Amino acid sequence: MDRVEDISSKVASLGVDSVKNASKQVVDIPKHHHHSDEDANAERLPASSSSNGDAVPVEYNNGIANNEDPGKQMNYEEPLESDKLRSNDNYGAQMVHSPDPSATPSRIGSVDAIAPNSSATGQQHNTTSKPPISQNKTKEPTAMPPPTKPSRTPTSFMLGAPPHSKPQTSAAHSPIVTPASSASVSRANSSSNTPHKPTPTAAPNPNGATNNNGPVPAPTPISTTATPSKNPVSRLQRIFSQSSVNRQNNKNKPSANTNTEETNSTNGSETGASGVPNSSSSANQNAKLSRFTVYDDGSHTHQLRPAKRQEKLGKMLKDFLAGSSKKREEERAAKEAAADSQHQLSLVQSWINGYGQEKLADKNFGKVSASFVEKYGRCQEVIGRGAFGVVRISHKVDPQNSRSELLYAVKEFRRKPTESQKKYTKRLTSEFCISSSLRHPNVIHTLDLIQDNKGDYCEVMELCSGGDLYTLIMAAGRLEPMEADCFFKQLMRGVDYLHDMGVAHRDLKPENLLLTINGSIKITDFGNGECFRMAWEKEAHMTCGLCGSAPYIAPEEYTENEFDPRAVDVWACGVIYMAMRTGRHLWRVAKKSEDEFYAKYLMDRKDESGYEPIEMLERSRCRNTLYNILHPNPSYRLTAKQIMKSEWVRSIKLCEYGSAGL
Ligand SMILES: Nc1ncnc2c1ncn2[C@@H]1O[C@H](COP(=O)(O)OP(=O)(O)OP(=O)(O)O)[C@@H](O)[C@H]1O
Repeated sequence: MDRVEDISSKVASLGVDSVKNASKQVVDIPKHHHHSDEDANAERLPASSSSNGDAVPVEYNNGIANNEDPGKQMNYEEPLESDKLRSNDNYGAQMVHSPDPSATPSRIGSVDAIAPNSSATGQQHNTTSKPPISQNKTKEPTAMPPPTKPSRTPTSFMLGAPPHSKPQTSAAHSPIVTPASSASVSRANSSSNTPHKPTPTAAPNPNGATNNNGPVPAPTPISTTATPSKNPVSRLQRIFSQSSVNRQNNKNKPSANTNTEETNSTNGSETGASGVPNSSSSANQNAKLSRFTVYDDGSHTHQLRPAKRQEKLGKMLKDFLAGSSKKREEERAAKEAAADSQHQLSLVQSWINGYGQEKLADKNFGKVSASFVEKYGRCQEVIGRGAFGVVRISHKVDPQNSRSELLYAVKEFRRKPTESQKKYTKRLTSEFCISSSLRHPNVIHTLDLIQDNKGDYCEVMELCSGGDLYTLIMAAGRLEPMEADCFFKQLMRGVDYLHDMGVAHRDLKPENLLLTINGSIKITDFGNGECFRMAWEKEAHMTCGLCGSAPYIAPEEYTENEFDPRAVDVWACGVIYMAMRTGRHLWRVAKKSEDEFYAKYLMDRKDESGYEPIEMLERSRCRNTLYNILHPNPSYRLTAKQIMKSEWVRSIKLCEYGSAGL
C-alpha cells in the first residue's frame, strides 16, 4: 500500500489525465466497427457446450455482477477449493465467481475441461482427468526423433507455414529448438536426487547491476559446413541462435562425470542449428550453450547470452538489406518472403519494418554530468534502441571491490522533433514516476532520472543483460513449452502486482520484457503506463484510446467505449504467450473486419475444433486458459489474479532466478 501511495502522490501531482494520456499512440478508430458486433459474436455459445457449469463474467468495472446471461462464460481451470476466487480477489468487489453446475459452459471448456463428475462435485470443471478435445490432434511431442533434414531452417516455420495449417510436429517446424526426445536428452546426476545446476560465479547484485551474474556462455560457433539458407531471416536466426534445450538426464548413460557442466546432448537440431557436431569433446561447450536446461526434479534453469544480440542482429540485417552483389540472392529471397502474406505475422517482419525507422543516435548521446559519473559511472556501449533514444550500459567501479564493476542501464529520453515540451515531460514523468515506485522481482527497477548536459533526460535502471524477449524469440524461432511457461508465469506475477498497485502497463509486448541472463523477466517501458486507481480510491477508472503495438492491442480498444486497462494488459499477455510458443503473431490486428486471422479466431474459438494455433498447444489446461485470456469480451476475460490461480499456471514451476528476479 505504501507503494500505491507513492505512485498516487507522484501521479496526483501530475494530474491523472496527464498520466493517462501520456504517450498514447492514437490511431483512427473506424466508425463502422462497434464493440457490440464482436461481443455478440464472441458470446454466442456453441451447441456442444450447453449442458454444464457456468461462471459469471469478470466484473472489471464497478463490482456489479452481471448475471443477465447465464450462458456467458468464463472458463478457466477450476481452482483448488482453498483457492476459489472470491470477490475481494479482484480489485475490490469486482469479480464474482459462482459456478453453477447445471448451467452452460462455453465451447472452451466443454469437452476437455469438464470432469465426468463435475456436477456431482459442484465444480465447474476439472482438467486433470480429462482427455484433450481431440485424441488425434497434432500434439507438441514430448519425444521426437532428431530432424531428418538438418538443413531445415527457421524459415520453413516462421515464414512459410500458414498459421492455420497444422504443423507436422512442433519439433519438425522448430529449426533451433531441440526436439524433446528422450533419446536426445540427458539429465544431470539422475542417480541422485540432487540436481546439478550451474552455480553462478557470484551472487547477483541486488540491483542486478553486476557483470558477475553467472556463467557466460561462449558464442555459438557458426558452421561453415551447414547447408546455407538463402533467406536472410533464417540466417540471422541460425547465426544468433543458441542451442535451445539441454535436458540433463544421465539415466541411460554411465554417470562417470558429475561435473555440473557435463551434458550428453546428442541433439540433432542443436547440431543442425549450430553446425557443431555434438561430440564428446564439445559436450561442455554444448552445455554452456544451452539456453534452457531441465533437471530430474522438474526444475530448470535458463542461461541466456549477454545481450549484444540485438545490436548484432541490427548490423546483420543491415548487411543483408544493404545490397552487396554477393547477397543479391538473399535479398531477393527476403523480398519474396516479405511479399508473403503469412510473413506479416512473423515477429521478424515487424522488426524489419521498424528497423528503417530507427534513428541511430550513438554519436549524439548527451554528455552526463560529473555527479552522474560519480553515481553511476560512464555510459559506454549501446545495449538497445527504443523509439525515443538509445539505451547504454554504464560502468562504475564497485566501491566495495575495485576489481569488479557495477553495471546500469541508462535510457535516453530524447524529445521527438514533433513532440511538444509538455508532451515530452508528460511521457517521461509518466514512465519515471510509475516505474520508480514499483518494486517487484518481475518489474524493472528504476533508480534515477537525470538530465544530461543537453537537457535530455536519462533514466537509470537495473541492467538486464539477457536482452529482451522479442530478440530471444526471434533467435530461437520459438521457445520450449516449459521455457515459455516459466516466462509467462513470471510475466503474470509482474502484471498481477502492477494491477494490485493500481497501474496498468498498456504496452505489453515481448520488446518490453527484459531478461537477465538467468532468465528472469522484467517488465519495462512504462511510457504508456496508466494509474487507473489512486491509493484512496476503491474503484478503478476506465479508460479509452488506443495504445500499444497492433498485434497486442485488445479488441475493445478499437471501440469508442471506455474499457478497463487491466483487461487489455491481460489480452496482451495471451498474445505474448502465443508468440513465445509459435514464433508468430496470432494476427496483425484484433479487428474482425480487417484481419482474416482474427476473424477466424473469433469463429473457431466457438467451434469444438477450436482455433488451430491454440489447439496445437498440448495441454488442455493451457489451451483453456489461453482462450479465456484471449476472450474478445473483456467482461469475460480472466484477470491477472485468476490466471495466477488457474490450474495451468499453478502447475508451472518457476525457476529460482525468475522467482527471485535475479
Ligand atoms: N534495463 C535495461 N537493461 C537492458 N536492456 C535494456 C534495458 N532497458 C531497455 N533495454 C533495451 O533497449 C531497448 C529499448 O528500450 P525501451 O523499450 O525501454 O525503449 P523505448 O524508447 O521506450 O522503446 P519503445 O517505445 O519503442 O518500446 C529494449 O528493447 C532493450 O533491448
